[in-house]
Amino acid sequence: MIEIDSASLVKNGRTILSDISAKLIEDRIGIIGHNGSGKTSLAKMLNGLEPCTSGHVRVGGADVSEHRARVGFVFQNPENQLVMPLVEEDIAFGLKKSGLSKAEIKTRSDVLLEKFNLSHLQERLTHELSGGEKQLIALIGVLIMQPAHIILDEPTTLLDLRNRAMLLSMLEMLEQQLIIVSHDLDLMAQMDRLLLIHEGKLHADGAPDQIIQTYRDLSC
Ligand SMILES: Nc1ncnc2c1ncn2[C@@H]1O[C@H](COP(=O)(O)OP(=O)(O)OP(=O)(O)O)[C@@H](O)[C@H]1O
Repeated sequence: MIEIDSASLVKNGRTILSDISAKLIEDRIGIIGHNGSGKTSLAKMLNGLEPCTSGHVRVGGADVSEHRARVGFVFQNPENQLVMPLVEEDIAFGLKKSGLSKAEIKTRSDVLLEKFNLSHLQERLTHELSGGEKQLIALIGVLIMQPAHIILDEPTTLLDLRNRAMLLSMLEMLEQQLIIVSHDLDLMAQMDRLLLIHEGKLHADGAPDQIIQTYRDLSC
């Protein structure tokens, strides 16, 4: 479980997030809110990419800084994540220092690519992939690390309808807890629980239909 306990984030003298508390137990949790409300900042706090200024984020009871590898993060812009020239090298990159042999890493990578029907991308140059393909490969690069929780920041923004459907079916197949930041309300409606962030505060928290209605009311 990820637990946020009275967490605040101040950057360059600005309060970005203020006194957020929540126990994230459900398998599928969405984070919604207006542009600039603090969703990405909260998502980054959940895996320690943005250490909170006050309060705590705990993963499995320990401070998130001790468990960063258990919380995978898929960035909004896959360019921030893809670092190696070849797709297969990129997928393997995160495991380089894991102590696993090259053969074991390749097997894990092959299994994942096959499972998600992406084997045709394996030998491609990373920079030549389309935006949507990059997003899918960035997710594979996180999955290969076998995190217990995966945070996805705006995973559907670059995707056409076909790749959106492919990503959603990939997500459905995952056993990990997923925490998804998105403006895609159709996707958010499928979550078990939504957090609505408004002006840096946890404005509402609960069942998707109720929270989406609260969000719509806030937007009028
Ligand atoms: N380094 C920084 N210094 C000061 N303010 C910052 C910094 N980084 C982000 N912010 C501000 O924090 C606020 C929240 O940003 P964040 O990216 O978390 O919002 P968001 O809800 O994810 O927005 P969007 O939906 O547009 O992606 C914004 O007003 C942003 O300008």
